Amino acid sequence: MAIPCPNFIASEKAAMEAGLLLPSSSLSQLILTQDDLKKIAAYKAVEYVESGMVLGLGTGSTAKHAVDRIGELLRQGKLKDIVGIPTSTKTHEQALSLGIPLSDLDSHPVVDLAIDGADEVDPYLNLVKGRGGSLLREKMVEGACKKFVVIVDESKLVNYIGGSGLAMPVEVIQFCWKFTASRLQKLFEESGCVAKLRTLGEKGEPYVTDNGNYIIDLYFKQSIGDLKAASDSILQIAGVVEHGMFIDMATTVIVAGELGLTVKDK
Ligand SMILES: O=C[C@H](O)[C@H](O)[C@H](O)COP(=O)(O)O
Repeated sequence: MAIPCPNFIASEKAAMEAGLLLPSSSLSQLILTQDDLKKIAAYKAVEYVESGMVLGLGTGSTAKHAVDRIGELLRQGKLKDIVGIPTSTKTHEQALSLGIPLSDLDSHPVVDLAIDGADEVDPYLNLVKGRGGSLLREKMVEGACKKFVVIVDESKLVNYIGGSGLAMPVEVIQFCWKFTASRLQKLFEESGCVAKLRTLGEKGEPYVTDNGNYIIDLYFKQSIGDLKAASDSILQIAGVVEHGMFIDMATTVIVAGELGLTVKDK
C-alpha cells in the first residue's frame, strides 16, 4: 500500500537514515509504502540504543528493520559492545548473519532495552503480539527489560484489544489442543469468540512454534473487557503456555503514519 505523506517533517531524520530521502528532496513529494513506514519507525527506535546495552531483539517485518539497523551501526563502529537477545529462531539467524553478539536470559537476566513490533496497540499502549508466532519468547525477553520500545505503522492502532477483528494468539501444548481450544472459546463466549488452530499451507498442517507448541487464534466480535481478568482466566487453563496480550509492558510506542512519527510514552 502506497501512502502519500504530506507532513512527514517530524520523521525527516529517520526517513533520511532509512535511505528513503535524499538531503535535497522534499518529504511532501514522498510516496511511502507500509514497509517504508515500518522502517522509519524502526530507525527512530534504534536512536534509543546506546553502546554497552543488552538488547532484546524483536521478531517480525517491523523488528527486522531495527535488527538490520543495529547490525549496520555495529559494522560502522557507531555502536559498540552490544549484546542481543533474540526473541525467535528467525531473529537469531538474522542477528547472527549481521554479526551481532548474542546471548540469552540465563546469562543476561536484565535487558536494558527491547525493540519489537506489534499486531495491535490500544490507547493505553496495551498490545496484541504473536501473529508471527513468537509471543512466548517475546514475552519472556520483553518482560525482563527496563525499556520496551514498540514500533508500528498506524494500521496497528485499535480502540480496544481485539478491535482489529484479527487473531489474538494463544500458545498451547499439542496434547489435546482441541479440548484447550474449546475451553478458550467458552471463556469468551459473551464476546462472540471463535477459536481456531493456526495452520500452514494447503494441507492445513498445524503451525508449530519455536518451542514445539501449537497456536490457537482467538477472534472476538466485541471487547473482552478487563484485560487483566481475561489474562488471568486464560493462564489458568491447563494446556495454555502463554497468550499474546502484552498488558502494561510497552514503555514507548513509536507510530509511523501519514502525518509523520508519533512517540507515545507510558
Ligand atoms: O510473533 C510475531 C511478533 O509478535 C511480531 O512482532 C508482530 O506479529 C508484528 O509483526 P509485524 O511487524 O510483521 O507486523
